[in-house]
Amino acid sequence: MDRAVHRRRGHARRIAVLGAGSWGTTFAKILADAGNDVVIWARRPELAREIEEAGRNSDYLPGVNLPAGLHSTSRLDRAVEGAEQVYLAVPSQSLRENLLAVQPHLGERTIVASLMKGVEKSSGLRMSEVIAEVLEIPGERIAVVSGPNLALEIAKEQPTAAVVASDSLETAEAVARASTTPYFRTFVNQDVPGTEFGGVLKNLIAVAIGIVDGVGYGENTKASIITRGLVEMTDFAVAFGAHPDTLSGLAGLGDLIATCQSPLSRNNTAGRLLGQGYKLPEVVDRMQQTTEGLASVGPILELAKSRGVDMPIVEQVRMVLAGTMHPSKIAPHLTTDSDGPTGERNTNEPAPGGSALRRAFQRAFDQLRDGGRRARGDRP
Ligand SMILES: NC(=O)C1=CN([C@@H]2O[C@H](COP(=O)(O)OP(=O)(O)OC[C@H]3O[C@@H](n4cnc5c(N)ncnc54)[C@H](O)[C@@H]3O)[C@@H](O)[C@H]2O)C=CC1
Ligand SMILES: O=C(CO)COP(=O)(O)O
Repeated sequence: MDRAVHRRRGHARRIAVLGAGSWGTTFAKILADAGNDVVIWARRPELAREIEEAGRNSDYLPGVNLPAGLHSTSRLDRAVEGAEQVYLAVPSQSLRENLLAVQPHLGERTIVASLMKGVEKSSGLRMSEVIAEVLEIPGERIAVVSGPNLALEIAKEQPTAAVVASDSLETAEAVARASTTPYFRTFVNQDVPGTEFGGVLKNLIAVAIGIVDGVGYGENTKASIITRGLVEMTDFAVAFGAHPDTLSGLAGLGDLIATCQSPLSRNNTAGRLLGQGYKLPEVVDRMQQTTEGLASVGPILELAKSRGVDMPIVEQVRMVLAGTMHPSKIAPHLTTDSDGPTGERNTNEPAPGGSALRRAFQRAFDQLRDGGRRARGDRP
């Protein structure tokens, strides 16, 4: 059963965070504020020095003072060796190369947690799947963290919540205990695909919302895309084994709202530039930070096709990115042609077509009916 996990005092864990961008640094602050002994690895020595000596990361978190218990190094071995838990916050497409460097230094029982919201372009694998494949560790040692977590807001200690998912409830709880502070509350579940895909898919809908904003359409257009986007997200994730509740929780709807509404979101910002008429290479040039949605569109549509899931919004985002559709045409939820999306239906009803999808829904409903220990979204 899902439940909130509260901070355990008195035992300082050695924790490593890899990636000193906006989210890695913010999460390292959460972990240090929760009483852990935290070392953050920065690729650039000058950034490691700034964090270590000035207690700042001025490029990514301007105006934020980092806690005294947070240390930094550009030596990966020093960060990882002896750590009970290792958190990864590098761009998704660089995860594999970073894991190969981490592997020789990892302890035999170390928990590895992903903070990332992307899929690997070359393989279509989720981050937890890449971790399992490269490090050759069981799912019981892997956790994923996701939710409405715009880094800069959290770095300023504005309260929010997140979901920690793992195949092992014990592992999810260990990560949740380590990362709970008065401003960051963590919930646990065992729905790893649902929690990860929620974070990946909301980025794509946020790009669509950015496009709508850039074009100058208003709130009705955005509300209908967000609502239909949640249906797409749920259809897709359930087809890959997720529990539908997860998508209506913090890692789905919660993150969708935060990312679609906030100018802090890089995915939203990239979409807005596309809507204003910038071409993809110009948008990529202008984005100073990781914009996962741009890399996820292709692999997500491939995966959707493999399970017969319709994703009209994501498909139109792909067309805008490719320059084959004018941004002002983005209203996929209104499409009426026979190959396009169908009319309104409840999020929890089976999607049209695709017997695999129908079977996945049936499984989810059976689980709900049968009870027993299972992932049930992120309710306390
Ligand atoms: N920023 C946010 O609000 C949140 C971000 N995330 C996720 O966290 C992950 C990291 O994103 P951010 O920290 O926001 O990105 P960022 O762009 O702020 O930072 C990325 C960091 O990775 C480093 N980096 C770039 N290429 C690298 C490579 N090949 N190897 C190692 N390090 C490399 C950069 O120098 C930078 O320090 C993404 O998957 C993102 O979706 C998740 C929740 C919130
Ligand atoms: O994941 C995030 C908020 O939960 C951050 O979104 P962006 O990557 O679009 O900035």
